[in-house]
Amino acid sequence: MLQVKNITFSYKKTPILKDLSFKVIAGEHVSIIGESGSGKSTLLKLLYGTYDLNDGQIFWKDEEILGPKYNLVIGPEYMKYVAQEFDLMPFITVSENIGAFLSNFYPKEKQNRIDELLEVVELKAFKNILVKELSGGQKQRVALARAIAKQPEIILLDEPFSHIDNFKKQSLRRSLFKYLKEKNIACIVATHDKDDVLPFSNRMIVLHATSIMENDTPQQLYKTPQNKLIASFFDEFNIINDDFVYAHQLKVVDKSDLKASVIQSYFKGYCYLIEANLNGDAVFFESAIELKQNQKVYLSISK
Ligand SMILES: Nc1ncnc2c1ncn2[C@@H]1O[C@H](COP(=O)(O)OP(=O)(O)OP(=O)(O)O)[C@@H](O)[C@H]1O
Repeated sequence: MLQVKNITFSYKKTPILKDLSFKVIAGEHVSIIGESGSGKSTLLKLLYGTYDLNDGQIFWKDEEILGPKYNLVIGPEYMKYVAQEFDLMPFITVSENIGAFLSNFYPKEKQNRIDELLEVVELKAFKNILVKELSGGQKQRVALARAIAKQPEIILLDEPFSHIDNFKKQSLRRSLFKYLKEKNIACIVATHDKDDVLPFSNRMIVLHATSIMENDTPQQLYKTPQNKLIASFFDEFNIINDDFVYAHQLKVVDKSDLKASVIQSYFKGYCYLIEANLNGDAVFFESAIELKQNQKVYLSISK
């Protein structure tokens, strides 16, 4: 189990994180979310022992994770960290990069392991290509494969799919997160993307103003968001009668007390997102058909 106990950290004089505490059990998938600059990457770096804490302690099982003041080499053996700027060896192949830290003692097993990892990150076709010839997204996939090569007990991922195109992203997420669950590898993922969180995470930690604003299941936070920051992470939303109502929970009906005037329709593929004026405030709802500007509609909340 990872135990974060009352940690505080500042870069020079600016406090970034104050008195944070949480736990992550073996095999658990935890997402860290928060606005840009809220300290998600800093938190992952602290968990990896990149910096010395101002206060508090971090443990994996019984072992304390200490910063550079106490360690020549940053990062414990059982933990892997994939940074936003992944750090690969450009002049050797994809396979060689992935195998770089695997033992050469059993060459056949090593090759099988590399093949298994190439499968997880869907890079089989690129195994013999030099890393310097890869795109940003392909490099990110090599970095992910390399991080799980030696099967860590816990992995820290900083926006792991940020360079990967939408064609590949969906299947890669499923493949990687399924692999981590099967091997009981705990993972902590800093992300801006709800699709990294909702289908996979056991828990979500929301960072705001140097503190943990929420630490709960994605289901609970999605169903009953307590504030705009959390609601907006999941979807377009409205506040109606002091309640958070997602755009898809607001429907056009024949008659109701909520009469709105359409401002604009945005095509979203499976529906249109409609922006409208409701008693002087902008509201958003979904409609199967495009609606015309100034068209009057009645809305009803269906949760
Ligand atoms: N090496 C550093 N030295 C000084 N300040 C830093 C350093 N790295 C980050 N910061 C500052 O710390 C704050 C938190 O940065 P961090 O990168 O942890 O945020 P984040 O939540 O990961 O942001 P993003 O979502 O944009 O990646 C920011 O205000 C940033 O400017």
